[in-house]
Amino acid sequence: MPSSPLRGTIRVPGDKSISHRALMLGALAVGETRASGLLEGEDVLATAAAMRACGARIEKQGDTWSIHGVGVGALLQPEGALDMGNSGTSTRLLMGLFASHAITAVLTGDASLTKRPMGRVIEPLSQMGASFTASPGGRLPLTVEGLCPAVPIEYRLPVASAQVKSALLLAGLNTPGITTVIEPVPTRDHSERMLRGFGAQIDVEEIGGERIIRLHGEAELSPRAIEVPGDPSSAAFFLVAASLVEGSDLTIENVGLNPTRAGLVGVLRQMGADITEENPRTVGGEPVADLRVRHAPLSGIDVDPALAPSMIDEFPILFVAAALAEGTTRTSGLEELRVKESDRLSAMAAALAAAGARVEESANGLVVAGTAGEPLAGTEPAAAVATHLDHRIAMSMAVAGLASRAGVEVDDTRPIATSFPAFTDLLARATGTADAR
Ligand SMILES: O=C(O)C1=C[C@@H](OP(=O)(O)O)[C@@H](O)[C@H](O)C1
Ligand SMILES: C=C(OP(=O)(O)O)C(=O)O
Repeated sequence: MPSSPLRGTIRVPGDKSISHRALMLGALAVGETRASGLLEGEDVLATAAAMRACGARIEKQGDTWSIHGVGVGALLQPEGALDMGNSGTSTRLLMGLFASHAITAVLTGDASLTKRPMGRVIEPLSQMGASFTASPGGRLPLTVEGLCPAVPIEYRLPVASAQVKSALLLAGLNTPGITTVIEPVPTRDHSERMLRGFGAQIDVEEIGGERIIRLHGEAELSPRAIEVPGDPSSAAFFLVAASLVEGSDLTIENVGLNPTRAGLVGVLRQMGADITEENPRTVGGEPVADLRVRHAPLSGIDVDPALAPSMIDEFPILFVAAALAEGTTRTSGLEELRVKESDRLSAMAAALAAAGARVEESANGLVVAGTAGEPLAGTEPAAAVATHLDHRIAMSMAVAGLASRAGVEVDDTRPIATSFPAFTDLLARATGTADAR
């Protein structure tokens, strides 16, 4: 039966993208960086383990993480293979970091990560002088042999990817001269903000919608205190859940609202969602607010493909919102979703169809015909949804289950711990079912 309303005030854990970057830049600054609000999900812990293997001292002290860095250029040769688990961000950013250091590293990962394309970073990092031996198709496991000094390049991103951009900027830190990345379409800019915060010289010029990012190499980074804001990609599940379930009135505190990340909030509002921003402020160099979301009927829309980079990880949960909206939601320009932890277009099309939604999959998007608020009517008992080692599919379908007659059964909830270990508990708390479990 459909869920009880989501009410009260919650906090989601720290931003995953910012947490990875805090550990990496902290490990490159000489002295102690202290980070609070760091996400303690498996992906971020994989980054922490890799930085420790390269000589950084990283430990948790109470609620704060202490990172003693080794300095740009001074990463140590890691012993043994580095297991990146499920984390594309750890893998691609570290490939960049290693590319300009005099070290050789072996990177591996789980059954999802070893299917994901690494050619997009291998190609430009090879231009900088690094050597790679990858598995067929440019995949993990792979070996990266850095070159020091590396060669600075100017590179125009062929795909809108913050991971590729960040890999190049991190490689540029230990490279003489200026490394230039041209972004035809802006992507999340946490790396640029944090590099500046650590004292790197980085200039960003905007010309005709393109961003030209220039990083001055052989940088010296100064340690600093970092407060990691709440992850908008985690808040997304609660924004949609509270929008869908009648009677909901939920406040999510301390949510990062960097414009390069906050696309979903605007799209949900366009669909009719009732989301207000309270107490806007800056946390750790990033815009943050408390979001109050109340149930509201949603209408289907055509989602502007230009918004895709600003909500790239939020499409699985947007598809759930669309499945319960009145009318049709059309999305396009989403081919990148096919190379995430799973093929998120086909995984969500299959999962929503199994839950009773009407979905059509195209080459680069989904078209979802909504129920106008009527709970999804899948088969009983609920068919188990295949999550393909993808945390966002698991959490999105858990939310779909709140608005479903038969409920939704997720085949594997373990991947949720990669980005949001407290998800199930928080959802139970918000719906008032915590004690009944
Ligand atoms: O830079 C980052 O922290 C991320 C960039 C995005 O990936 P792409 O760069 O592949 O788009 C996003 O999907 C991922 O969850 C985190
Ligand atoms: C795509 C994601 O992460 P990553 O690329 O780091 O695995 C995600 O968290 O949705």
